[in-house]
Amino acid sequence: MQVFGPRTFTIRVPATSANIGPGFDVVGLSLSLYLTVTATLASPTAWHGPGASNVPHPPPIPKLTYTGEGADEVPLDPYKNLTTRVALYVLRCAGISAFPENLTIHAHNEIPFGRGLGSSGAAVVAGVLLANALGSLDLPPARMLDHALMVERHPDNVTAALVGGFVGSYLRELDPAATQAASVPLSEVLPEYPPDAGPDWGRYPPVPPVGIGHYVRFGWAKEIKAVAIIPRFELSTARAREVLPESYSRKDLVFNLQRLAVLTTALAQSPPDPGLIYEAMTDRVHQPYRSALIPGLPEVTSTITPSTHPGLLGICLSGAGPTILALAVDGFEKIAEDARAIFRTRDIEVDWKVLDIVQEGSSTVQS
Ligand SMILES: Nc1ncnc2c1ncn2[C@@H]1O[C@H](COP(=O)(O)OP(=O)(O)O)[C@@H](O)[C@H]1O
Ligand SMILES: N[C@@H](CCOP(=O)(O)O)C(=O)O
Repeated sequence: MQVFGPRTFTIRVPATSANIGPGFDVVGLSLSLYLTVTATLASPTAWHGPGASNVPHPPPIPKLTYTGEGADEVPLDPYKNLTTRVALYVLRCAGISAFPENLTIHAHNEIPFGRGLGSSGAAVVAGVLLANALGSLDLPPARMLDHALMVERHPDNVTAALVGGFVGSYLRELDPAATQAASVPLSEVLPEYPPDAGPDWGRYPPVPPVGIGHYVRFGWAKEIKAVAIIPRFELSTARAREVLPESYSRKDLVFNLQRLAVLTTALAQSPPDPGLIYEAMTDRVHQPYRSALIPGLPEVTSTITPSTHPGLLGICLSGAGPTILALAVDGFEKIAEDARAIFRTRDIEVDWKVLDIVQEGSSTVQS
């Protein structure tokens, strides 16, 4: 057991918009809405680090409070809350069996739940950073990504949330043993530990294989902003993935690949060319299948165009939806209000925000 003085860690993770049209499960963009997690260790705090044999029973339970988006539905039990469950997973991968004593955690969240703005990815990344800070693990970003990918298994949101900016990523083909290790059920990665668990808390969770995810940051023309048009209903990513087919025609795959190849460079060019970008943000892999879950989606993306809305560059579903992402250099209010009018014809109310693309990614500050 080690004993430390009082410390506070402030962790800030941005929202993300994944896919940007054709880049399903590949590209992500980090946006200026944040999940902020403040963890305070009172003095003195006992730390049951690797090899500790004196973890008290029941193990220490942090006090968790939460404000902002999702406050009325998020669990405050640290063994159920996504951020703290992920933190405990990462700590246990490092051989640290329990949270330290005298730990209080407050989360303030600006990212609406289940809207396609990466709230779950942000919660997962916050959990990884929390463990990294609490356990002084000193994990490099690539290893943090490995841990995040054991929980959120598509890399687009978590990579953009972690490193910031406009990012493309892939999951490496792992050898058979590593593939098996990386595909264990989520319930083994994030078991809901009972507070009265026994001395060794059962089996330790599977440690992520090294090098699951790889990424590259693309350029971004800084005059481009994101208009997020956010319907007032939730659509879980899991539900929006269930409606996708298992296989695609060559024609549809080529359609998306052509557009994605152009898009990743076109969004870095200044001034950006709407003639190139609008078409490059169209998709045949996920949006057509999701439109049944998001009434008004095809109408919004096909009637709001650069010629009807000067300043618009392109428009697509944000992540798994239901938020619509419009990339634009001007005319933000007209784009958003016209989308609102279309959604209203379907009895759907929306909120909208003009967001910046943030290049910094996630951060941890100690005080
Ligand atoms: N800050 C958070 N703390 C705890 N759990 C969260 C947080 N943000 C999101 N979640 C969990 O993730 C769920 C939403 O994830 P998901 O369906 O992937 O939608 P999205 O990531 O598009 O917002 C929420 O219902 C909640 O269970
Ligand atoms: N590529 C994923 C992205 C999900 O993003 P989210 O913000 O909706 O969680 C998908 O399209 O399913």
